[in-house]
Amino acid sequence: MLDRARELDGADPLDGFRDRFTLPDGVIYLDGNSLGALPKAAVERVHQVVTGEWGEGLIRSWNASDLGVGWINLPQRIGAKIAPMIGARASEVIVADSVSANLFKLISAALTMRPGRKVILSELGNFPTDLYMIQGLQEQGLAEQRLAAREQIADAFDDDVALLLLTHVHYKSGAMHDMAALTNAAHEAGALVLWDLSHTGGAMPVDLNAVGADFAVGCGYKYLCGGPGAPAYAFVAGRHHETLCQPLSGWMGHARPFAFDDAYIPAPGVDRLLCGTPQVLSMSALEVGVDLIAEIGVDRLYTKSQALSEFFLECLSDRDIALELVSPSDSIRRGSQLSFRHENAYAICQALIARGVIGDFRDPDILRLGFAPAYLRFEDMAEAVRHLAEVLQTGEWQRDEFNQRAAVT
Ligand SMILES: Cc1ncc(COP(=O)(O)O)c(C=O)c1O
Ligand SMILES: Nc1c(O)cccc1C(=O)C[C@H](N)C(=O)O
Repeated sequence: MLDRARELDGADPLDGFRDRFTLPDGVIYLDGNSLGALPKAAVERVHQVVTGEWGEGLIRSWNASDLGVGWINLPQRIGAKIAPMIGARASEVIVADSVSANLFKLISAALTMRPGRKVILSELGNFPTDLYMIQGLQEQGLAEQRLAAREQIADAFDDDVALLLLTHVHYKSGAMHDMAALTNAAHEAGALVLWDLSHTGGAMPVDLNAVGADFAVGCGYKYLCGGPGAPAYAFVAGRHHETLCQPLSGWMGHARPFAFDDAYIPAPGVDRLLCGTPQVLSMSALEVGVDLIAEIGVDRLYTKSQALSEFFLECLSDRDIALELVSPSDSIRRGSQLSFRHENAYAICQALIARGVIGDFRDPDILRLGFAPAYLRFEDMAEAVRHLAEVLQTGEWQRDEFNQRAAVT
């Protein structure tokens, strides 16, 4: 399979982009769905922002000058670059805060737009923060959580549902929802829809406006390669801009922050999702990742991602490794990852990491391998499967050191 892999890499139009990332020697990185790799240009950019724009420019760097393009518009500028990747207009996307904080703002906004309805419908086993944000609002008496199994979501609507909140690509299984069908089902029931695109944005295209989505949020530090703790993005469909009302009404979301008025007047459109001062250093790194992913193009990335995961499965069957695949076997129904169930998934994952194959473990028994297509090669697939075969066949994973749980998995 290694020869075939090398042939595929030779014919891959995206092969050259791998060099634009820093990847340690001897590492096969299958965790770009948790923390994306470092774009080399981010090192230079962050250095320039720290030493030039901050060190020399000091507070002057908020405005555009000969030192740089100005920090104050980073949230809108990066949002506009993310917009085409998710089928949004530039004016509909803003970069701010974390996914969690943006969920809070948009769930709250949805509740105000559906007076008399309090139910937020979501999926059993959705990413915890999505559920916890609903539960926080429930504790305050503002919302009521309703969870349905994946297959039952479309039947779980009634006149009480204000919002459907789903993660498009499930973080654990990689299963992808039918965004158009579920958006439609929500609208027919008089509810709004909020999509969490954390495992989608930068790996595959979606068309939020074509399906009529109301809101979306997504992660900056996964496939967009924005760096650890990179700010998140939020989308609000243009038709809701006038009525959008969110409770984190900080001064940066004011129509005129530097008028220092006593009264809060929301900024037009998505700008009112801003709360406090933008995280300039993090946003500067994120912009480099977003520029690089935009240059490669999400359509090409998605094509490659499907080819990588299909090839990985072929390599597994070539070595007669029978692992239980929990991701959909049809690549059009999954995101850019493959997840396998094994009762010793934690130890197997640790044994792989010790060999330089970095994937991750998701409680209680999932080995999750992410295929960030911008910097992975077919050769990495063949080699990762070779290591996996050796770990399983030699029983290497049974060593004590691979069975001690770390705090962050
Ligand atoms: C689906 C999903 N939503 C939200 C988050 C968390 O976002 P944040 O840490 O930006 O709040 C993650 C990962 O951390 C995730 O996988
Ligand atoms: N955000 C993370 C972190 O701060 C530490 C470790 C992992 C993460 C993650 O992003 C987890 C990720 N959302 C997941 O899909 O599992």
